[in-house]
Amino acid sequence: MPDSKMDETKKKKKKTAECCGYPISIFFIVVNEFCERFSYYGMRAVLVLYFRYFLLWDDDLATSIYHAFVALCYLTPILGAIIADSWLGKFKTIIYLSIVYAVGQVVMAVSTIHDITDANRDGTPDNFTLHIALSMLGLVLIALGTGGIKPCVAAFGGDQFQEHQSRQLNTFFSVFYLCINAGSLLSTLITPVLRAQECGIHTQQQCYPLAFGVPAALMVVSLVVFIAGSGMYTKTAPEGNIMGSVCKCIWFALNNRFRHRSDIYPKREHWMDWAEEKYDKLLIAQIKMVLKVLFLYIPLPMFWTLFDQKGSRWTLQATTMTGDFGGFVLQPDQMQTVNPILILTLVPIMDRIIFPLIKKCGLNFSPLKRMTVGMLFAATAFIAAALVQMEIDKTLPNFPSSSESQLKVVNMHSESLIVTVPSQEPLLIGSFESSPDYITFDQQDIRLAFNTTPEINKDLSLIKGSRQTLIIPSEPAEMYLKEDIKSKPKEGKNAVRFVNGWTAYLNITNLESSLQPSETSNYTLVSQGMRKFTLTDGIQSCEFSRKFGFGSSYTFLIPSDLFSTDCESIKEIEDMQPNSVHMALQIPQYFLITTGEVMFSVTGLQFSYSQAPKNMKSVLQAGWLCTNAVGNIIVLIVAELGKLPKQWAEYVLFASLLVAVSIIFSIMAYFYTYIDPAEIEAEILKQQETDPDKKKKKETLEMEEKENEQEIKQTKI
Ligand SMILES: CC(C)C[C@H](NC(=O)[C@@H](N)Cc1ccccc1)C(=O)O
Repeated sequence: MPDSKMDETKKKKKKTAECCGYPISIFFIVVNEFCERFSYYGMRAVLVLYFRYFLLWDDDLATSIYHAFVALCYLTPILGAIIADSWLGKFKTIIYLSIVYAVGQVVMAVSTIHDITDANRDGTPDNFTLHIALSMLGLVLIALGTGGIKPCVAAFGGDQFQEHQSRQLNTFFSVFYLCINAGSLLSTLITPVLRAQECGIHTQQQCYPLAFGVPAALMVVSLVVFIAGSGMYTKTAPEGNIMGSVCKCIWFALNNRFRHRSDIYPKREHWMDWAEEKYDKLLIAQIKMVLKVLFLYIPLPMFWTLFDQKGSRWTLQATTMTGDFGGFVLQPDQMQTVNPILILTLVPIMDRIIFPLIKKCGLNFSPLKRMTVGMLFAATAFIAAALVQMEIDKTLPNFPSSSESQLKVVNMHSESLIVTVPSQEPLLIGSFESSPDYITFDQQDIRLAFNTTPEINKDLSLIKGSRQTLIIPSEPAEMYLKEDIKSKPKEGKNAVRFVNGWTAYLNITNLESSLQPSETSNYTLVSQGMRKFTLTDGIQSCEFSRKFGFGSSYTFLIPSDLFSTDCESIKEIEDMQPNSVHMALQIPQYFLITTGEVMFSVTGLQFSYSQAPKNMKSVLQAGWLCTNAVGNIIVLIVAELGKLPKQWAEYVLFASLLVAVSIIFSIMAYFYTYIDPAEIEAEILKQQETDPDKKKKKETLEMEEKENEQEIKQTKI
């Protein structure tokens, strides 16, 4: 940095106003971060539902696009960092990319207004292509904005502190993390409620425009707050294309090392020292600092691989558990809010009690040690998850393997039946009853015999890996097979279906179509709690209510005396018992992973800032965020490839991998020496001032290069 520029920065630093030892400007930065994270997590909370129920995409497409979006959000930080450090500076980069971000959020909110294409006013959009195009454009802008500003905001916050404020600087990163989690917690609670409202001009629909509109508004507020602090910030100027210089310098050092590979040349301390002939000592020293930290980052994605499974595997685990807490009922996906809640309590506890206590005990709990311990906490969290999974497995139905098939028999006939099943004792099935449980067969083709007059023999071809029910209607000869669900219903819901034993067609609330006599409906999913079904044949009707738990499946048998008993004679067959392991059992694993997050993530944020040279702070923040992107990509790959037969075994495998990685990391950390980049930079600048030869050497080399180039040109002519 030219001296005049450095003086300018120093002068500006002196002027910063303080409150309780902190620069006042950071108030604007933390409020900005709170609003931005509210905007990001709020939008993310309803995104999959928007894909699924507004754009009507299937589950697979909706989740793939969602994950691709999240991965993009953690890849774009590198772009933002390059723009900030090489071209616009952090302040302008944050402003410009926040505008892109806010526009993206507005476009996204507009794409959810069904009225814009609902010409026939039937409540569904007429032109899905327009809605898809708008939402994809919105998401790309959001990813560019949120990812682009992410490394700049943290580093810009750090820039506000002066040398004597190093204690406050560490507290700043903790407060910054608290704001992230306060914003995300509030928005993940609020936006789903907004979505559940009904709104619209012509027809009332789920209010996605409000659910996306509020995050858009918060992003605008975030930008306004950031601009409001404009006069108070310490703004470090960018120093030209620093990334270009870094790449050229590394390339030159590698080439030069290769050209001088013979033993006759004296060895140099570091391979980057081979760039000394052409590049400034300061730049070489800065690159060494960055490379040292980036090398240390190599094992880190494994932490995020485990951490990010909170949102996928752990939420799926919660769908096989019960969330009835007496006074309130927690849905499986709401369990994730435990993470930000714990962050809000654990960060102050760690900062105020645990870390000072460790220091008082005379232990040196250095940042890299904290990060290693953080990793071990995350590994223990997965062991806890495996133990919970084992408990759940004990309560799960015995689903068929891919080579087995399962069968249940439901008797809607007016008399009991004796069914002879291959390699089983004959089954006695009462009228309006079913066989006690599913019978498992290794073979696909089976023959059943029924004691009716005349006796019926039925050949069945079962589906491998499936569960089926054989429905014997009032006229047994017309028996038929119906396929059953073979896994727990999604999102902790309950799967219900009806077999119509009434003599006429029936309309039942929640079912897609009316049910013919003897017909069995498809499954319909109902949420936990009291659910009411109205049954009508067009003339008579009755109501049937039942309280549901989580993750059960029932077949309801409708008898011929339905209306005379006012629906009370409806019989239920439990195909899958409700979940019995309580979601509270997940709290220990959330506690462990969040403790790990506080030690690993908050410390990593501070470490990335403190070990970066002044002109590469955003680049190192981006490198730090990239470890998260790589971790997410590993989750996607492992989810596709490594399907272990038992979920608990997969959790143990991940925990073991992270323990192995943390051992490697601790060895790497042992050899890492903490530096004060500002001190090193100042020392080199001082040395350069007292080394008049250096400038001359560089000029000679440049002239030699120019001459060489001219020679080459002339020989070409
Ligand atoms: C982990 C990210 C790289 C950093 C940070 N995230 C968090 O702090 C999470 N604890 C937030 C969260 C909120 C709701 C549900 C799960 C996680 C960030 O977003 O910057």
